[in-house]
Amino acid sequence: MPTYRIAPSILSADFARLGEEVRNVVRDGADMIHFDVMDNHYVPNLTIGPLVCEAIRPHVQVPIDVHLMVKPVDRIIPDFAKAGANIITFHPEGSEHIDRSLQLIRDHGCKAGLVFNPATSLDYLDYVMDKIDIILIMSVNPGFGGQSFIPEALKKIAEARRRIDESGRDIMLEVDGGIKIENIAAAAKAGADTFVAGSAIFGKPDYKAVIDDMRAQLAKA
Ligand SMILES: O=C(CO)[C@@H](O)[C@H](O)COP(=O)(O)O
Ligand SMILES: [Fe+2]
Repeated sequence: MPTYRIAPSILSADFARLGEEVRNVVRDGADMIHFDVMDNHYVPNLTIGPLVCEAIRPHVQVPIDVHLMVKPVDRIIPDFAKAGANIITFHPEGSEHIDRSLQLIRDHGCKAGLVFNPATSLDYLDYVMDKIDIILIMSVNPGFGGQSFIPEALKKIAEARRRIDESGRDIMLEVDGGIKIENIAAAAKAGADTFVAGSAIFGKPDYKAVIDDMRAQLAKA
């Protein structure tokens, strides 16, 4: 069985109690914290920045996975690295120079990755596979938590898995958007190994029960 990781998106957490929320979800089995950054420009919503990343950093030992939905991306990358991010991903549409942005993330000591919207081609990977540590496939259009999983994402996950296998490199394959207990196994079968889930986890009172059920589904996938 591959190493599967569950990455709760704090977008659906109670922001008034964020420290407690991240501590609780890690205690209840989260492998990473997924941190959604939206700028009301690249996406029509506005969320959290480096200050909040820095504030939660001392509360958890697991990696903080920063998903940048901002344009342009380069200015803010060093700030997130200094704030304690471990992984930084961005959308190719948010950078004028994708190769440079990936290198900038790595130069700041973080793992780097590209994020693909439902209608964005994986061809952006063609000449940068050696600079990629993680590929994130969006299974919703970015901007909001609580949307429904777009089934066509499964084909794209499978195509990303094929590219990763062909590269021979150890690259994480993450899926983000509408992941629930009911569809996590399908995403794993398609080739994903890292699963973002916001509303499915933070929308229920018992985080451990949801994460345990997700792991049980993954064990059967
Ligand atoms: O990046 C995004 C949305 O743009 C996600 O990380 C969502 O926040 C995931 O939330 P759910 O779909 O799991 O509720
Ligand atoms: Fe996200």
